[in-house]
Amino acid sequence: MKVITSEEMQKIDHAAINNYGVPGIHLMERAGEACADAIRSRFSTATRKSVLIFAGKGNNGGDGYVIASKLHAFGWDVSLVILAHRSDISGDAEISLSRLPNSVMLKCCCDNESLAAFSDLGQYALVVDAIFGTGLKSEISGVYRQAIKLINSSGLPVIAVDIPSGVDGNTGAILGVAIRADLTITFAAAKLGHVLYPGAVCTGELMIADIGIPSEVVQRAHGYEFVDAGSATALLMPRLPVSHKGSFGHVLIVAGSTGHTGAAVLAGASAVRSGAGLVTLAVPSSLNQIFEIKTTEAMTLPIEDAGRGYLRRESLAHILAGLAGKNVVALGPGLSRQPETALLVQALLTAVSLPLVVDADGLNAISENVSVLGKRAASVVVLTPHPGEMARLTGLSIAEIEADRIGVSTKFAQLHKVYLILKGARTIIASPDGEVAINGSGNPGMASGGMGDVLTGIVASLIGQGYPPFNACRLAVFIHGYAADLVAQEKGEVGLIASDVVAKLPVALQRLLRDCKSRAGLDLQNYGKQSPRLS
Ligand SMILES: NC(=O)C1=CN([C@@H]2O[C@H](COP(=O)(O)OP(=O)(O)OC[C@H]3O[C@@H](n4cnc5c(N)ncnc54)[C@H](O)[C@@H]3O)[C@@H](O)[C@H]2O)[C@H](O)CC1
Ligand SMILES: [K+]
Repeated sequence: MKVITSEEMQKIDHAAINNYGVPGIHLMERAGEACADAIRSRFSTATRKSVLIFAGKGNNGGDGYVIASKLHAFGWDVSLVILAHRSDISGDAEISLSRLPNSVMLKCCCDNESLAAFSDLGQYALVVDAIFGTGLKSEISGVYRQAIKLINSSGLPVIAVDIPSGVDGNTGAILGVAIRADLTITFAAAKLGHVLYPGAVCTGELMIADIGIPSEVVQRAHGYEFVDAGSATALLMPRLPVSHKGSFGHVLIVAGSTGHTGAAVLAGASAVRSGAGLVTLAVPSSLNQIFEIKTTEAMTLPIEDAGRGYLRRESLAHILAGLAGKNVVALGPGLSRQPETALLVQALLTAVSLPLVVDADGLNAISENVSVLGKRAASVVVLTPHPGEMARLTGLSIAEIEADRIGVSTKFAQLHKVYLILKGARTIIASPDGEVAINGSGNPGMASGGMGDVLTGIVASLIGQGYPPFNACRLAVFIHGYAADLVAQEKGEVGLIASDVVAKLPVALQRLLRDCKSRAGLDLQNYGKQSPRLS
């Protein structure tokens, strides 16, 4: 699914009106009609077909006036609160207001006192928020703020027109206060504010209505990919019946240290569970027995550590020798923050030419000398930082990163020619040549130890299986969150742990693959020619 900015939507609007001759009032009519139809179908059994519509002074309010007329025409009892003077209303909104039937109860409320008449909303079946849309420019105050608080405390179902009022359409930030909608009906395409947090929470269920804008105008618009089940399924490369374990890559995971063996084990297990043919853990030799006990499918390559329990710069040659027969390397889970380990990570970056996935302590080692990214041997490097690690990589504060997750990720990826996965709600995936995607899966239960190690294993596994890097990153992030969503459906979010996600990976993949086969009508005879694995 494509998501766009408010400015892009206004360009789409402008193009439809000026290049395709679609009158703006026609767009407003269709927008209002789509909302009224959705309300009628969802509240068809409501005993009281009475609605209270709050309208602002712009065209979002204009949509509200159309909704009022349409519902009134179907016998609904409509009350309309306009949070402006009638003289403030102009353009298409004024036209729609002038078409309002006289029997619609209408009150202009320009101050908090005048809103007092609406303290008890019990007589209404639902409230419609047509206060602000893509034109919101600053923090909300005054009567608008009071109205939003009144609506949010009403206990009634709330339908938001285009965007929940108070949500920034481009960032999902809340500008002072915002509507908490049960359903948001937007037009032509989803906006960033609908999918980025906390706007995604305010949005509730999202419906995208076609309001008669020519499809080529929407298709040509600049947008960001939102990775949902449909787009993730399209990335899948189903397996061929003639495959053998060598067909699905061999992942080397350089990881682990005293007290941090679990990170390495989780990365190995998730690599196995996401379809890698073979997985080897390159680990400190003094801990090897622990790994031999804790892993079954993943093999171990003990790296001489002189009893220290962590890997050092001296381990380089031994690890490089271990690259034979591998086709992807993951570096970092549980490696430790030892200075000697950081020197090893930097040496590996300049020596390993296989695709390299760097996470956790590997990232912290890079942060000590980010210029090492410019000296790396691998053409494909994937970094998977959480905001704290990204702060260390960039020198920005976490707040600066969180305020512009997409911008920070795309800039870093292009500057350092890496694939960047900035974890968080919502995880951003950026490629070295400017592509960017927003992940649609996952839940707050993932904020627990080991989840990052699981993702690292999946990314490396998919690259090892022959997925192009940007596909591997998007698909890995989606499957990681999707598996966690499946676990949360069964066990809730609180007790959700990394091992649960690893165990759920096969089911997550199977569900997507089943959709893929049904969607693609997979023709196995010809499929093999497409698979990069066999090229
Ligand atoms: N193709 C489409 O998407 C269509 C969208 N429509 C609707 O039009 C709005 C956008 O209309 P616009 O008038 O540009 O913006 P708003 O309605 O959001 O009004 C903003 C209004 O309020 C003022 N304002 C901005 N920030 C604040 C603030 N913090 N406090 C007070 N006032 C503020 C601003 O100056 C404007 O006057 C879109 O969302 C859709 O709902 C069309 O109807 C159909 C096609
Ligand atoms: K709104």
